[in-house]
Amino acid sequence: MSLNKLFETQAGLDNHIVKEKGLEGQDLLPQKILALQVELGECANEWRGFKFWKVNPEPRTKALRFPTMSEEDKEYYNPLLEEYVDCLHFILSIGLDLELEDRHNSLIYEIEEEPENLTLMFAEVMSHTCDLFWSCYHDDDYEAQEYSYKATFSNFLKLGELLGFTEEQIEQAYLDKNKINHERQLNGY
Ligand SMILES: O=c1ccn([C@H]2C[C@H](O)[C@@H](COP(=O)(O)O)O2)c(=O)[nH]1
Repeated sequence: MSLNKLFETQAGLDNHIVKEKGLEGQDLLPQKILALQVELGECANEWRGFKFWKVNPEPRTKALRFPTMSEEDKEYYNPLLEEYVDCLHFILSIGLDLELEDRHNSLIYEIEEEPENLTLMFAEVMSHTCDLFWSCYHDDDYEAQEYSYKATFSNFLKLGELLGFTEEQIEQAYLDKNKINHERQLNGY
């Protein structure tokens, strides 16, 4: 996965959004960290595996993009993968705001001890996003911010692997959703 290319693509979208919404010069980091936590929740909700109260909580990996009457107009997408790449958008966007994009060669580390199951993996990523928020808004500690960011990103990529996604699938789904996000801005989203 080329992080360099992903950061560049993300910067294009972020700049588009800031310009379109007139947000130049504003600190959007707290909104982006909260947005990442919300998207992680949405991703877990599509995975469904933590829903022990249901009979068969299978991941939602195929759904219709738009309601349509005719068979040939039907467009399917993978809701789990789409929520996963929504998270990736915000992770990249946060990295740009923290000016960590130039360190793309050292941002990701190998997760040696992987959690026992996907519930713990989701919780692990979520917990690093809480540390990230804390280091940005309470400690104001740049080293801790960088550490929490790397931990969030590295564990998030491990989560993608455990969900069964290949790097190619993730990159392609990211680029597809990025394009949709640009179109949404042009169409007054
Ligand atoms: O500064 C921003 C704000 C939003 N998004 C993207 C991330 C998600 O893919 C999408 C938000 O999706 P909704 O929650 O609106 O569906 O917008 C960015 O990339 N950068």
